Amino acid sequence: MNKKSHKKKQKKRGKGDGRNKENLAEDVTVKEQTEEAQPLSSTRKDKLCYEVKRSDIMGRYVVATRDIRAGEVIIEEPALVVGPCSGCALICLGCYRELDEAAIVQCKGCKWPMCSESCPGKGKYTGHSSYECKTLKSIPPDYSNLEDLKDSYQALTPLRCLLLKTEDLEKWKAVSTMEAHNELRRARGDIWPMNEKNVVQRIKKWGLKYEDEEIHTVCGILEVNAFEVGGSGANARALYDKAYLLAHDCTPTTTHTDAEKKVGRPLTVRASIPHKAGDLITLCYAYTLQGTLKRREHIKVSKFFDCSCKRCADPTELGTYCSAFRCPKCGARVLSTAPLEPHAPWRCTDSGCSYTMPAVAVQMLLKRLSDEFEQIDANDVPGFESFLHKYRNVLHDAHYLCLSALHSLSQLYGKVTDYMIHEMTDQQLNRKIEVCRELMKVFDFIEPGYSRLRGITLYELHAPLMVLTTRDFEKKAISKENLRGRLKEIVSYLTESALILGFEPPQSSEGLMATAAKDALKKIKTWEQIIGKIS
Ligand SMILES: C[S@@+](CC[C@H](N)C(=O)[O-])C[C@H]1O[C@@H](n2cnc3c(N)ncnc32)[C@H](O)[C@@H]1O
Repeated sequence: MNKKSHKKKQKKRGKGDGRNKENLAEDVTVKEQTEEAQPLSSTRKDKLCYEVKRSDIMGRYVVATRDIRAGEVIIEEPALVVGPCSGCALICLGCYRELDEAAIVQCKGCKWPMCSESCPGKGKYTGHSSYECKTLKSIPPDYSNLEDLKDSYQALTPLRCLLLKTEDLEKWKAVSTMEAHNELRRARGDIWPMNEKNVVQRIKKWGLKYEDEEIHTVCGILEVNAFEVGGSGANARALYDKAYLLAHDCTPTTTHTDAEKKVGRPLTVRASIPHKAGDLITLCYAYTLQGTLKRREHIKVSKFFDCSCKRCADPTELGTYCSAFRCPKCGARVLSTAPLEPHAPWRCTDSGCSYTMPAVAVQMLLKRLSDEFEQIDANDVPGFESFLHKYRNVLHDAHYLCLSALHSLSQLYGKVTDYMIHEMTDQQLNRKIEVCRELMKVFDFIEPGYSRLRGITLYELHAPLMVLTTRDFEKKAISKENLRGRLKEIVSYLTESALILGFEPPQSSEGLMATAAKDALKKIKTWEQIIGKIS
């Protein structure tokens, strides 16, 4: 599943990007992985807090069997299979890091590309297993045609699934019970022929004895059920035995994280909000920071169903107005008249205004503005600000394109050249505060509770508040009472941020942010010597 889409759709950026996961360091608490095969779910023997149900519309889905606290682990399980994403760059078959085409190391066994002979993914089922190596030995890659070699990666993850048939029957059984939507995919006319060319024919050309239909089926299983895992520079896709059963909702009730460095590359699904017994447990297959039209289009194209969740069905998107335009006649909001019907017209919400927009005009406008937005360099602070200014009379303040600009700004202010936090003017610091607050207002509805987006934005919000407070204190421009009040507010943001981001792998960028938040909290404690107890 593109369940990581809330991380995926972000613009590529180097320094200071708090959003991409980088599980770079070894988790020392984990034993060295020696065996290739790992047992399925370690939580199987534990009493589960969920059960699997079935409906005609959603197929299997998961509900809580008891009350679940926010932050509680619902599922924790190792991967069944991990492999390259389709359309990836030339990457190491063991650890999924991008390779320098001029310095590829060849696996000693099969000659396929690796980062080094000592790649941590070598000999592991979550990387380049010995059975994959044995299979690929008779299919040496053609290094004189790197484009074709890259294309051949599309067949590798399906092949890893198929190899389970002979190498790990238990995992194969778990994979083969997943939904592939073959009929829907076959009828679509785009995906099927693409898989036929890039996967089925390639696996056949390699002389591997699998049926066409079963190869198509594993392609479908991966498209419908795989999670994007890993972080910047090491993205992969993976199937999990239980987590795939979670139904989609555009305001998810869980978050998940994968631990690249742990044995079996486990996925942890946590409740982001409290659940009552019987509540649906959901995750979002789309990018939450998109408007309804885009989310539904993505879900239809990649997951083969029409989302009709509460957020999608509500023209206001739960009061966030994430898709709203500004009326050119009166300045009020323009919303879809029927958001579950993509061809429905859009209309001004002011009862005295007759302005309407046909759906096709909305699509064209969105396309034009999205294209313009995509042209902005990922580190370009003035670029995002001027986009917001230019379209202030066209897009509602909380339109998803504005939110995307604000999201970038929330992370750029304080971290990039010309905007380093201690060099920022008071006005710029106040702008960062305003940006974070605008975002939080929306995140509280679309990703409520212990969500990564909220955790990161709370951390970003504390920084300018702290710098301004320190400046005011040094200028003696703040009373003790006021100082205590401001520090209390900062402590509350840091505490929540540390709690949320503390669920992430410690060496990921979010995990490091959690540590920084805890350190900042300790520092604030020292202010108590001056002003007495803060909270
Ligand atoms: C990853 S699978 C989830 C498990 C699946 N229900 C099953 O029985 O195998 C994703 C598929 O579940 C169904 N699904 C998930 N969430 C849904 C929702 N909110 N509305 C309708 N169908 C949904 C769709 O068929 C989708 O392609």
